[in-house]
Amino acid sequence: MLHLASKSPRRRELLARLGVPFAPLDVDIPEAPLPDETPKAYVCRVAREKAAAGWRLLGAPVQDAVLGADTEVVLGDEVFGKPRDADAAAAMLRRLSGRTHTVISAVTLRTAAGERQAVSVSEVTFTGLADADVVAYVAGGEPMGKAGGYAIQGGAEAFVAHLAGSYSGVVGLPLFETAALLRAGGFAVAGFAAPEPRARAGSAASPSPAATASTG
Ligand SMILES: Cc1cn([C@H]2C[C@H](O)[C@@H](COP(=O)(O)OP(=O)(O)OP(=O)(O)O)O2)c(=O)[nH]c1=O
Repeated sequence: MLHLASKSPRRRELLARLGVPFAPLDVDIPEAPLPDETPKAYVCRVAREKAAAGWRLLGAPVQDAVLGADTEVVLGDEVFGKPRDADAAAAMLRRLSGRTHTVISAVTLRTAAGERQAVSVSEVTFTGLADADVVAYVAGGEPMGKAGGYAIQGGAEAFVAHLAGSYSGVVGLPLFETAALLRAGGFAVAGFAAPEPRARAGSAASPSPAATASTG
């Protein structure tokens, strides 16, 4: 059985599109970069910690797998987490206005054999936003609970002049990378041929405890 260690409704919707039955798990991981941690290392660590927390919550099940993911908006070297309030959201959007930022999404699949991880990095260019646009967007409430204070799957799609990378990665769960992890773990993913009967057992022996596959 697959479990998704996430409270994010977006992640649950995206994972459902891959056609692998799963059960959601609520985990709470403190999200703050360590001193000198690069944004990418931070996102990867948090995704790994979410998967590990789900794994512990289930009691380290031999047959099951746990997915954890993390998404952050990065401008320069600065990580924009989720805004704590409307003012913080407006401040983030003013800084993203008219500029290109990076969205990093990491996904970790934890099984009894160890973990596999993939990372998606996208470049997003926002149009210039008038202050009245920022105020109106924040007043609609959409920024809360979203990295960088915006939702590309919502009204902010109209702010995006250019996207290079993964749309689903920006929303919170990069489906290309997630599908690859699940297939490597022996799961049947919608749109792909069913795995060989022995694939699951074979893959269970292959990843090392820190096996990492990065894309993007
Ligand atoms: C940039 C962007 C982020 N987001 C969301 C996805 C994530 O839910 C959130 C980033 O915060 P995360 O800490 O990655 O996730 P979360 O706290 O919402 O959920 P959990 O830790 O339980 O898995 O921002 C969007 O929905 N749309 C966007 O365009």
